[in-house]
Amino acid sequence: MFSSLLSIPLEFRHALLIVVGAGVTSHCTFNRLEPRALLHILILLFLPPILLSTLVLPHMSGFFSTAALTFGVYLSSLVTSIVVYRLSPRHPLAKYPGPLLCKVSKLWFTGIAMKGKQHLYYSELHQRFGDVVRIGPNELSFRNVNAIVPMMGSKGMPKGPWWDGRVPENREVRPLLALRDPEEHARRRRAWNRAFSTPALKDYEVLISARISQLVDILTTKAATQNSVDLSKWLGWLTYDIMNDVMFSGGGDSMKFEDRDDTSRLLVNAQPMALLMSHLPWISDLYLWLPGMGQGLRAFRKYAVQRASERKTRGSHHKDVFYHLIDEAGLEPTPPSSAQILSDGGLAIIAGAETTSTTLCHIIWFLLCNPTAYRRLQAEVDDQKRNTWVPASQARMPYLNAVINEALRLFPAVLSGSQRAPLIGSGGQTIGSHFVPEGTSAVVHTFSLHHDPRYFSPFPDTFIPERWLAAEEQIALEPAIFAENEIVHNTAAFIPFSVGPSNCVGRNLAYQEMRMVVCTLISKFEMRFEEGFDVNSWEEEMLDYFVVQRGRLPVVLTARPS
Ligand code: HEM
Repeated sequence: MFSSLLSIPLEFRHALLIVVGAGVTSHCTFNRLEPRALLHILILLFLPPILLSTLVLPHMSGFFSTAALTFGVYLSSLVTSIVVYRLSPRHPLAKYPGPLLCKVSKLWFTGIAMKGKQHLYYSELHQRFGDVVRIGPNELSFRNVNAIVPMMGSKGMPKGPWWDGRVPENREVRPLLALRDPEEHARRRRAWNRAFSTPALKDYEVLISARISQLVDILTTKAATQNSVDLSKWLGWLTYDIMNDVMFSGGGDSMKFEDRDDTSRLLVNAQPMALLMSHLPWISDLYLWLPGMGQGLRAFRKYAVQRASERKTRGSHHKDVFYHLIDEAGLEPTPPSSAQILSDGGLAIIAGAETTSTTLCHIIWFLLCNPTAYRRLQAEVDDQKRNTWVPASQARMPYLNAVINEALRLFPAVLSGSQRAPLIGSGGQTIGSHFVPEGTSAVVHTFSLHHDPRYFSPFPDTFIPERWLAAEEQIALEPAIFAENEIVHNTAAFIPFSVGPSNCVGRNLAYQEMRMVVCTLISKFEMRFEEGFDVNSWEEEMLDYFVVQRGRLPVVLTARPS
């Protein structure tokens, strides 16, 4: 058609050359316009070869073979052009080291991430390539304390494209965590800050206490009748119930009915899909188009929105987080939309419950692997017993806080950090001596930073709660470690709750909850691993899908005399 239109009978090789040129041109278009919508990508992929096949058709015998040849030539030249550009010195991230396959395509890193061990891969890459590694064609990972503030501080970068993929249903009205526009984020964050202010936290204390008492009653019965209990399950259900109470004034009773709603399974099944769409945002369009895809994620999102809708209809007698989010006090100039409230309601369950229960499990696991630390903590708890149930006094228990921080250091609940990207229109952002150009993204890799001997020494990979104590205490308790080694303890490199305007708004609630739970369990029970439990399985089964997935934690509980 083209040739007849132009009335120029093209030679076969010239027709193919035009197809090759179209492939290269398409790459330039991809590069310039950066289409993320799947529809646009599909148009760029399929429309040019379909049109150009008319140039090739006069030289071939059948339509299908012509289409296949044209598409093959077009795609090969497009892919070759992309690969050559991504590996060329002209690429904006050319000077950064990294594995060849990471530079060529994000598919390589995503493939590794889907096995649940991305935190170890990041770590391995930093060991091989240094503090700044190119982990994708347009993505960098940093392992340096000096990158934290420039990247995540008040003058840092907003959230990156990872968050476009993670919340496909909520692209228009995103949950707070996924907001990429800093102004909108700051506006929406105000209600969250009020919900986690000191007076608000005081209101939640009684709700947390009631749930912990319920757990103790259940565990006391179980301890008398069962050999062991899986604390991984029970702590998960506990934090769900607490989060439902704090967030929605009830509505969850996972402990009572041993997870009748199957919420934990919903969440577990949802995570790989959410991670896949985060790394490859264009897949989220497929997810929207194909109702059969990502069933686990859909079911969990439905559950979370249901919880928020129920609370909206039911109302509440006390000030829960929802009270602040729907602005019942009327403090905001414009009331929040329903979509915004439902979207944020769902976020809290994931952000607040799983992170806290995973950290609680890590704490128990570390304590049971380290009997000396267990005994020291138990002594401190027993000593404080008359104040133990007062969160304000728990905040001043040095060994308790040291244990919690050391667990958060070694296994931060968000192992691989939260992606950032330069503000659109800014041109890019300088991170120390490095420049992150617009169109690329970056992350500070929390797990690598927390295990870096430049920031935590000696023995950065070992559980040593004493590193968080005062110097004289350290030497008194562990002279062999602290009197004979050079001590490095750089708390600026400790970022389990992230840093800056988008840091974890629930940080103080999480600490409060963890202190209360750990004090109670240590005070009420003697704990040991179930006979035959392979302690290494805990770490092996820990999977980094952004929200950590964890295995069993079978513990034998014996009630302590009160
Ligand atoms: C041990 C427990 C917890 C850990 C380690 C943790 C960690 C984090 C991290 C790393 C972020 C990402 C911040 C960023 O993008 O830079 C975050 C965000 C967030 N967390 Fe937590 N979190 C915990 C508990 C909680 C709790 C109990 C809540 C209560 C609802 C909560 C609510 C949130 C919210 C709403 C955000 C989004 C903040 C924003 O974008 O402004 N988190 N958390």
